[in-house]
Amino acid sequence: MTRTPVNVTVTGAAGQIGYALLFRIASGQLLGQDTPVRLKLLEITPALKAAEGTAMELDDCAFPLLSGIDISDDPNVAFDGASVALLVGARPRTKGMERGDLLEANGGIFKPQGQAINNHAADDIRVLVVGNPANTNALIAQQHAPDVPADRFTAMTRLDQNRAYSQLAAKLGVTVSDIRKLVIWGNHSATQYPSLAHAEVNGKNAAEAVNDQAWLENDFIPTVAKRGAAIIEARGASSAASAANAAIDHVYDWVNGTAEGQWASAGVVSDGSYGVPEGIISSFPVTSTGGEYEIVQGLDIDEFSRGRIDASVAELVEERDAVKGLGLI
Ligand SMILES: NC(=O)c1ccc[n+]([C@@H]2O[C@H](COP(=O)([O-])OP(=O)(O)OC[C@H]3O[C@@H](n4cnc5c(N)ncnc54)[C@H](O)[C@@H]3O)[C@@H](O)[C@H]2O)c1
Ligand SMILES: O=C(O)C[C@H](O)C(=O)O
Repeated sequence: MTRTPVNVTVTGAAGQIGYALLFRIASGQLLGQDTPVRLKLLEITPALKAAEGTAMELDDCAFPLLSGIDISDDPNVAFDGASVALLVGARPRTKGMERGDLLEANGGIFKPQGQAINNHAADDIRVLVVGNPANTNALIAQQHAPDVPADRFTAMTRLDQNRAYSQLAAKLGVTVSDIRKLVIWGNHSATQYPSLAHAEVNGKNAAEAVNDQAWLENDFIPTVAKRGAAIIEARGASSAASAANAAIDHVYDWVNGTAEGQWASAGVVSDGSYGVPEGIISSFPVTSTGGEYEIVQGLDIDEFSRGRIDASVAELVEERDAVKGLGLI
């Protein structure tokens, strides 16, 4: 192994997703078994000590691919030279907080992080935003990084996609590896649209294999879209290991390419495809080759899908207009 280590920045490193994510990155699961990594952890000042504790544990794993760990509370330091940035740290909604308050609080995090990425990251920087509201936080960061190509900013809907795979496999009594092209459209929120329209199960159309519109509308879609809330209800904390796993899947596919015949789901900057307004960060079916996610083109959108996509996109437009109104973009 002779390659120079790749700098990977993780924000919110002392949080629960951070704890589930860092060890997998350091073991080579993010970029591959021939790529050494240097971890750069960003935390708020009061959480630096906890981040140092996690770094001690990372040291104690003696991962051959981990070439070093830096810890900082300054985004300008943490994003310096970063080729991959996982923006996990965010301000959660607390009691009595309005939607506008949440967007404003997160603007205070993602605006300076976007600026720091713009000014300090490596030329090949790729950004995945996990912290909620992920699509709009990604938009805020992207808007403050004018020197970085817009398509390097993405938001995570891969967890929703993985959830959809699992639900469909259970319904049809197949394994997830029998399924392809099952994707998420729109926002990482309860309005998201997990679509069977183009999905295949053992080569056959998934919607036809299910042949149960009532299950699709009343069971499958709400179960996937509200799974995050169900996990919070059951665990008393939001999903962490599954979120970290999805972040690994998202970046691994982005860098190494999606498998032949598979589509991923990712929030990417819209180029106007499928009537999604240009510039907003919406989930689409995507494939990756040569380190670039591209929106799958030329799909027929049936009437049911059109309504669902439009509803979720309308929410994204509302969020964009709200952050614009707050002067965050
Ligand atoms: N997109 C998805 O599918 C998905 C799934 C699960 C969770 N999430 C979101 O991911 C985020 C993190 O979840 P978690 O469970 O790890 O939360 P957590 O509260 O356990 O950890 C968040 C960490 O972020 C840190 N932080 C806050 N502001 C920061 C800043 N400005 N810079 C750096 N670090 C900062 C906090 O100190 C904390 O350690 C939440 O917003 C959650 O809603 C998204
Ligand atoms: O943190 C949340 O609100 C839920 C999270 O986005 C999830 O999908 O698990």
